[in-house]
Amino acid sequence: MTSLVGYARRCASQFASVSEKAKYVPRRSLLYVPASSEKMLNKVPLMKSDCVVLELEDGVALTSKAVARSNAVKTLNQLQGSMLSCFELGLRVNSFASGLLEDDLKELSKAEVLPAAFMIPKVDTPEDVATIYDLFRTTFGANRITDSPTRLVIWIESARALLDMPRIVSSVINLHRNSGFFKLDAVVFGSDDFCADIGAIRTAEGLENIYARQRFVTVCKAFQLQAIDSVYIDLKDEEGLRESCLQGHSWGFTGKQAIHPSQVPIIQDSYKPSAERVEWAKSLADAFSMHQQGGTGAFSFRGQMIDRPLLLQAMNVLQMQERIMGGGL
Ligand SMILES: CC(C)(COP(=O)(O)OP(=O)(O)OC[C@H]1O[C@@H](n2cnc3c(N)ncnc32)[C@H](O)[C@@H]1OP(=O)(O)O)[C@@H](O)C(=O)NCCC(=O)NCCSC(=O)C[C@H](O)C(=O)O
Ligand SMILES: [Mg+2]
Repeated sequence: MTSLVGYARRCASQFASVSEKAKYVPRRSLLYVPASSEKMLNKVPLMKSDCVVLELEDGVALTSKAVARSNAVKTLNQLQGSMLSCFELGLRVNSFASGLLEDDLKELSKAEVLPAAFMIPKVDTPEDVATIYDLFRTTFGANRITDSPTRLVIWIESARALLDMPRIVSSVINLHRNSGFFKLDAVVFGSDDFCADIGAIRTAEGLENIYARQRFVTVCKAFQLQAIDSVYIDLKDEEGLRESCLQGHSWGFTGKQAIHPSQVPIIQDSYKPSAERVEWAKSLADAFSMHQQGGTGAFSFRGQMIDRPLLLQAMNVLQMQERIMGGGL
């Protein structure tokens, strides 16, 4: 099969930022696996969630943090580099404010390999970002955390963080650019902690979070980051989960958190680009290439004005499609 991304990349080769996206990691669903449960951890190799998260934070009781940390190290040593059914095996540590992060990192530094993504909840201020970086540097040593393929995913979970989100995200991006710290790829909206923080009552319709989710997704997209939507906690309500996914997808979210394996197929299916969307993206990339060769930057395509941002959207679709098809997910 001709590579869709290779094709689109050739069309767009004049843009460095387009080719930088080559290592796109789809994260339609992020499935939490509490690392305190060996039974659940044993299922990780066969899990078909785009991203599987070894969970040390709220999915693990305070009394089980030590066992969860040591299970996580074992799992990383056993599984990283082996054939997994997911695209990414990440690990969510405890927040800086919990006072547990330092112990998490000390234990994790014993692992021979780092997770494919470090995931950091409750990042509330740009100052948190600086402190978290210092903790990583002192615990792992600068060498292990500099210019590493490990990605970073952070959670926004409070009113303060939501309002300060552009500065928080900028701080993380600048740490990557200036110090070579892990590259920020995605941001997750921690809806449950957010509701607790603002005193909202969580409802099935989610009206209480509309403003927050729309601001959240806008900021993610302003920084060209993946935007991961809320958890859907009603495990039995498949229809409600599907509606919530379709709404999130249409608002610009790129994926959703999952707490149970049964949620994964519904989420992944809802966030898969449709055949029409793939056809649109491929044709647009084709037209873009033709117009670039003719010296035109903006042009009209199927009644819409097209310029570089639309090409980037098309690239997202093609990269997602290629990874999903290539990965058999
Ligand atoms: C919610 C659960 C506690 C339910 O678990 P359980 O009662 O065991 O469910 P089932 O009997 O239906 O399970 C069937 C089998 O599937 C396995 N299972 C279930 N969940 C998982 C999982 N997440 N990963 C791997 N395997 C799983 C069971 O072991 C059963 O196996 P078997 O007996 O062999 O058939 C549980 O699903 C769970 O703990 N989920 C994760 C909870 C969690 O991590 N929460 C924190 C993250 S959410 C969050 O923090 C959001 C954000 O930060 C915010 O603020 O909004
Ligand atoms: Mg949370």
